[in-house]
Amino acid sequence: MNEVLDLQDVSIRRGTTTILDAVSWQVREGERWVVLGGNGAGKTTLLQVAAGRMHPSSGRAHLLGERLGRVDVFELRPRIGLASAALADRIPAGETVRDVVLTAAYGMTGRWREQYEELDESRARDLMAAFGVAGLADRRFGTLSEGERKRAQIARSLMTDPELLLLDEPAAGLDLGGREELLAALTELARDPRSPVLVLVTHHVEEIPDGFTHVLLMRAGTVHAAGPLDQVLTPENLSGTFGLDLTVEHVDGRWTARSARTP
Ligand SMILES: Nc1ncnc2c1ncn2[C@@H]1O[C@H](COP(=O)(O)OP(=O)(O)OP(=O)(O)O)[C@@H](O)[C@H]1O
Repeated sequence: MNEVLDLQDVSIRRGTTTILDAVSWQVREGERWVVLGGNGAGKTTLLQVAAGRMHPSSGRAHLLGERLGRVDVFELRPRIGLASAALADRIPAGETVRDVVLTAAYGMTGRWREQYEELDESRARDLMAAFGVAGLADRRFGTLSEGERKRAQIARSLMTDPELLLLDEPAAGLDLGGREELLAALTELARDPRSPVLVLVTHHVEEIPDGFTHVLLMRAGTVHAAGPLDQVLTPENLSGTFGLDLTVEHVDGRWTARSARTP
């Protein structure tokens, strides 16, 4: 299977509002995508479709080769990891970090859990180590800092060994140190050929981890531009996306953008 995500003219309407307007987007194996756009551009809604949690009002969506609407989404969802603020809010504050990560496997392993228990625990340990939360395994989720919480949540979303990982604004609310730590972990994930296909939603080009390959620029529910980062993330395209005259720089693997009118 080559196409991991294939959306053709996908629209989402609620009442008289069109939230996504004829979005076409293809994501292939090995790719790492950033979805960029201003507030209300439709990024989270697009991720909900990509996660199999929202069905198009019109158009066609194939996820991992399966047509949304014709596949049992409960079989599809364990194959797609999702980390978002909305999901983090549903994690009980009293749960230990170890259990936050480990319990993600239970949905997948179900009644075979006993058989896989040691395997699950060793995978959870590896993921906690990879995301720098191994030392916090016995801490309650509710006592973690925002950055620690984000990293624990990403470890959890990888627990089912998904083929596609969707990250909705993982760096939102982090301080500079927290953001840099998260970016380092995501850079490692992006560079590892064993990693799932990655899609990361953000408002800021500064939050694009090195190793990401493609960008989808969204504006007002539509695709403004999409393709390889170095071809598509131009001052012209970014200015059109945000409706603001912007300059863009790419130095030592990091992107920055600022108003072209800054003296
Ligand atoms: N159920 C709904 N009914 C009506 N409008 C909705 C509904 N859900 C979302 N919207 C609107 O659709 C637009 C896109 O929302 P979405 O959350 O996808 O945007 P976003 O790009 O993720 O925004 P942000 O960056 O601010 O998080 C917003 O204007 C939002 O108010």
